[in-house]
Amino acid sequence: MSSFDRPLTGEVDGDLGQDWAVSPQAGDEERVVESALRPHSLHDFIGQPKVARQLDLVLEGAKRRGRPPDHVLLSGPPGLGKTSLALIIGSELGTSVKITSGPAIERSGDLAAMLSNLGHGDVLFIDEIHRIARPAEELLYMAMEDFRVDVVVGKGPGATAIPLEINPFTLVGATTRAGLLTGPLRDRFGFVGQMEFYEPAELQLVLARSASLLGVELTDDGSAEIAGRSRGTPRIANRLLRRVRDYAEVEADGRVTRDVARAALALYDVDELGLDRLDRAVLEALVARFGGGPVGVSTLAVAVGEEPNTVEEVCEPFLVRAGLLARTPRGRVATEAAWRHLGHPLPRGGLPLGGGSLPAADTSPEPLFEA
Ligand SMILES: Nc1ncnc2c1ncn2[C@@H]1O[C@H](COP(=O)(O)OP(=O)(O)OP(=O)(O)O)[C@@H](O)[C@H]1O
Ligand SMILES: [Mg+2]
Repeated sequence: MSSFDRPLTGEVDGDLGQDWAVSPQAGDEERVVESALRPHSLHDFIGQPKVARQLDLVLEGAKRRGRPPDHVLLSGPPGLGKTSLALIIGSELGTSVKITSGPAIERSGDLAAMLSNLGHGDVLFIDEIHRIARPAEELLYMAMEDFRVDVVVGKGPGATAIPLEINPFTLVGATTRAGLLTGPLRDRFGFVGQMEFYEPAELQLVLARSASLLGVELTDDGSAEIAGRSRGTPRIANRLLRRVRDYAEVEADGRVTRDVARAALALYDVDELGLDRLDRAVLEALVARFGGGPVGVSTLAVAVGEEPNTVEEVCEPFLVRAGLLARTPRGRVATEAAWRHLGHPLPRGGLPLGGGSLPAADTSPEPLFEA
């Protein structure tokens, strides 16, 4: 499998599609590169004006009172800056950040140990907090509310719970699936920041900053070209920048101009809207083979030689968000924008039902974050 192919399996949880150019998830190597590009202060953090402003107030207020701020939940799709913001919270407060993740906390004892090791005012960052095991979650309730944990000593009927005081701390939770959090957990966060997709102009600022950190010469039209194809996601923008830089160094004079970006992204199969080969194959099948739909997702998946859940979870969220595809009760339907984007003349009898109206027809189970 070439490094730009998508995974061929139906396994779409966890390390999903991290090799593919427009995947919102990061691969292992990419995490290392990313840490070099992370903003370190709220001032450096681009976009998300609402969340950033609110968070600034929360942190400033806490600093003035000399107390740790409320617990913070950051929610939103992958690659929008949740981890970056969590680390920024620590650096703005001048405290240390202990990092873990929901799936890494296997036993509640592990979490109890971690909590009792926190220093006064430390930040505990739990990534993917929706995946935390139930017993650990229950332990967290008391820790968040009363800065206490119950340590169970002994086993069976003779076991006793000894309450242990812990230092006041701030929990920062990040989740891509806020809908999966239980009510009691969500309620214990004093501040919830909902991350939104970025505007192209904001992505251009992200790109300019990354280019200067990487020592890449990037022109305005070059960054506009990359920003427009980055699906509103800084992680994708940074990744495309790195790929275009390689191309610029090998095939041109190293400068990332509009023409260089266009040629490079054509080579990597990322089109003007940020669709890749599979996204386009899905739309093309829908339009050319099924007359624009409605067609069931499994039929569509067979037509492009993919697993239904890859089509459903990898391609569709962005196609829906980009207004190219609608999920209707009768099946998937291509919108007018999809016909136009693929360069197909619109069908004479008009579009199938659902092709013109978007959000109302969407039946996806997860909340879709609008661009
Ligand atoms: N507002 C921003 N300004 C500058 N760079 C950003 C911003 N947001 C994200 N980035 C860049 O995008 C990359 C991904 O961000 P980050 O890891 O914080 O996303 P995330 O929301 O935690 O993703 P995931 O859900 O996969 O954990 C980082 O390397 C960072 O450099
Ligand atoms: Mg993260």
